[in-house]
Formats: sequence, C-alpha cells, structure tokens
Amino acid sequence: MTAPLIIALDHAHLETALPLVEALDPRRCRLKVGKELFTREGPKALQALHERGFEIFLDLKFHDIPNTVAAAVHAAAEQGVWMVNVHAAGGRAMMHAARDVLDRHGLKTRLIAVTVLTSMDDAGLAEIGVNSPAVDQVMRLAQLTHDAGLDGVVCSAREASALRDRFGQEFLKVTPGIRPGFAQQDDQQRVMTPGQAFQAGSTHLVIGRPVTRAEEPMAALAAIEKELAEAERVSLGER
Ligand SMILES: O=C(O)c1cc(=O)[nH]c(=O)n1[C@@H]1O[C@H](COP(=O)(O)O)[C@@H](O)[C@H]1O
Repeated sequence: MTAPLIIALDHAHLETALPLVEALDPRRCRLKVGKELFTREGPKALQALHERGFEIFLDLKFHDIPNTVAAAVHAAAEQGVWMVNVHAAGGRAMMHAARDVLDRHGLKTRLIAVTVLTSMDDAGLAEIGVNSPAVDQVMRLAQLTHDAGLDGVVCSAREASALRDRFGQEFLKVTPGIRPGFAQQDDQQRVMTPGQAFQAGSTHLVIGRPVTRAEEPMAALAAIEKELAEAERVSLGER
C-alpha cells in the first residue's frame, strides 16, 4: 500500500489553513498540527479538523522530565489525536512514562519519537557534541524508542531502510524532509523525494511547504500521489 501522506499545516492561523483543509480529502491524507498553529489556536484547531473527518498527528515534540511528558501525552491523547510525538533524546524513562500513561488509560493514540531532526546534518550534530554520523545516532535513538515500546520514530527517509532491516515493517517510520523534484530544499538537510522515501520503507510521509506553499497545492499533491503510485508499481514489479 502506498505510504500514507501527512500534510503539515504549518499555518499561522486556523482561518488561513482552512481553505487548504477544505480542498483536501481525509481519505487521501492525514493532517499534522504543529507548534505554531497549536500555540496560537489551541485545541479548537484539533476540533475543527476532527469535525472535517481528518486524523491528526499532533506534533509538539515533547521533551521534558518523565512526569511532565507523560501528562502532556495524556492530554493530547484525550483530545482524540491519531498520533503524538516526543523527543527520543528525552531518554528511556521519559519514553516509558509516556507509553505507560497511554496504556493505563487504554488510549490508542500512536506514540512515536523524533530521532535526529531532518534539518540536522553530521556537522550540526558535531556542534552539539554528537560525534557520530546522523544515521548512527538515528539507529541508537530508534533502538531506545523500540525498547521503550513506542510505535515508531520520526527520522529522515535516508535512514528508513536501515530501520526497516532492524525493526521490521510494523515499526513506524514517519519521514519529513520530503522534497519532490519541483520543490526547494528550504531548511531541510536530509531530504529524499516521495518516490525514494517510499522505496526506502517510509511508512508515512510528512509534507509541508512543497504542498502548502505551492502556487497550486492540489496540483502539487496530485503530482506527489502520482510519483508514489509509480514507485509502488515499480516495487510490486520487483517482487
Ligand atoms: O516531527 C516532525 O514532524 C518533524 C521532524 C523532523 O525531524 N523534521 C521535520 O521537518 N518535522 C516537521 O515536518 C514538517 C516538514 O515541513 P516541510 O519542510 O515544509 O515539508 C514541519 O512541520 C516540521 O516541523
């Protein structure tokens, strides 16, 4: 099956996001609400998108002491979001606490952890004291995430095939930093095209500006879907 698309609604206001939302189809994509929109609009943004039938990835990348993160993950899940994330760098105890709170309350929200941001490269990692290549750091944090019982990771598509080899297909690989041939790289460093990401084993592709800032967002989305369908045909033919 084609890797499901998640459109990043990195808009300043709900009002400015809604025209795009109205043009999108919840059968074709999920929506990601991140720090900017949520900080300004709060839970009413989630409610408005849920009312329109969308599943939501609430991307607030929690990173704090275990008690605080668990409470925040609980609060997110109570609002019915499909997926929520934390930073794997918060460590084993923090991720355990987040996993535990969802299990204790029977909440089905997917819980994933950010490994190494797609805006980072090896040089950027060295500056913060990580002296191994991005892929090694991703694998290290993904192992911790897997051990803590989370559902998967956020990583770049460049690491997806190594993750699939180690943790299998079921462990989610949610990959931002997706750049179709027609789009600019912006502030992303570890990028791949939608077709490459699919081939590499991404289970979900997060796409923001290539669609949301396109002159014709629906045409951009259609081009991405076409590229994914083509990649799927190629991979089926290879089997
Ligand atoms: O957790 C994320 O979603 C995320 C992790 C990461 O490593 N890199 C990354 O770009 N993101 C998010 O994915 C989206 C990518 O947007 P574009 O670069 O506009 O496609 C943004 O909303 C980022 O906040």
